[in-house]
Amino acid sequence: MIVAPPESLPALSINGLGHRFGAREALAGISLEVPAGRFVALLGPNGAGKTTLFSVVTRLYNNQSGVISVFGHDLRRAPSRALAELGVVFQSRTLDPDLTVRQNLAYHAALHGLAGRAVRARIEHLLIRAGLGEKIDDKVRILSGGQARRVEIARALVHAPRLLLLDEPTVGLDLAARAGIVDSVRQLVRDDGISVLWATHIFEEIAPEDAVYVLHEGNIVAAGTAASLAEESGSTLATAFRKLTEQAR
Ligand SMILES: Nc1ncnc2c1ncn2[C@@H]1O[C@H](COP(=O)(O)OP(=O)(O)OP(=O)(O)O)[C@@H](O)[C@H]1O
Repeated sequence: MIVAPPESLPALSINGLGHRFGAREALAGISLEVPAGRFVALLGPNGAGKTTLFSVVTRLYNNQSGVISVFGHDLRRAPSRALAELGVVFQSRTLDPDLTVRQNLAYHAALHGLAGRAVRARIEHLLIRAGLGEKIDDKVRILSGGQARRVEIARALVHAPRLLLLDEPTVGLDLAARAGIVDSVRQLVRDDGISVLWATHIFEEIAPEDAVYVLHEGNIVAAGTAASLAEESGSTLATAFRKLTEQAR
């Protein structure tokens, strides 16, 4: 058997993933891939199935059909290894507002079985890098929405995952905070080689060279770079998206 070297394995590979809520088919056997070290956008309107996909990949729900692997670790057969490679920022806020920023990250580290001086230093490093050096011992309750999001991204990186999933991370933020979050995640891809799956319905967050999967009503209705999808439609990504989702109705 030929074993692929780890760096050539995709960060995330999803094949034929289906999920139903009773009669409602939220994911209809979708396949997608996040290559290692790339920023990949999952573009879909409300109700497309983005959050369901994230819930399955993080094992909040078991996958009902299909195969998911994270850097070659099958999520069903080797869940601990797969999840150790995975950092997640959920759409809804999940920080404890009455703990400090540092305590929130230390709590997350403890859940991963991490404690001690090296982890404490990593937590400080991540927070300083996120521009939150002054806020480390503030309670989360007093942070702005943008700052809280940055804390959540730093927290998702505490256990040093190589794949980051973000579910509409800029929802509810103003333009400047939104741009700051997008830039900081792109910097993680560029400087640290982190692989990212970024779910959104905001076209401005997607760069022409990004790989994009368009999710609509539980199906991937198009895939390609943002530039190629725009070119095929003869216009912008927004127009391409409108055409694709109208066709699929
Ligand atoms: N727990 C649930 N029970 C029943 N149906 C659900 C449940 N969660 C999601 N759905 C349905 O599954 C479909 C996909 O929902 P999902 O939340 O994954 O979409 P989304 O793309 O994340 O949308 P949004 O941007 O609004 O969060 C929708 O039709 C939704 O109503």
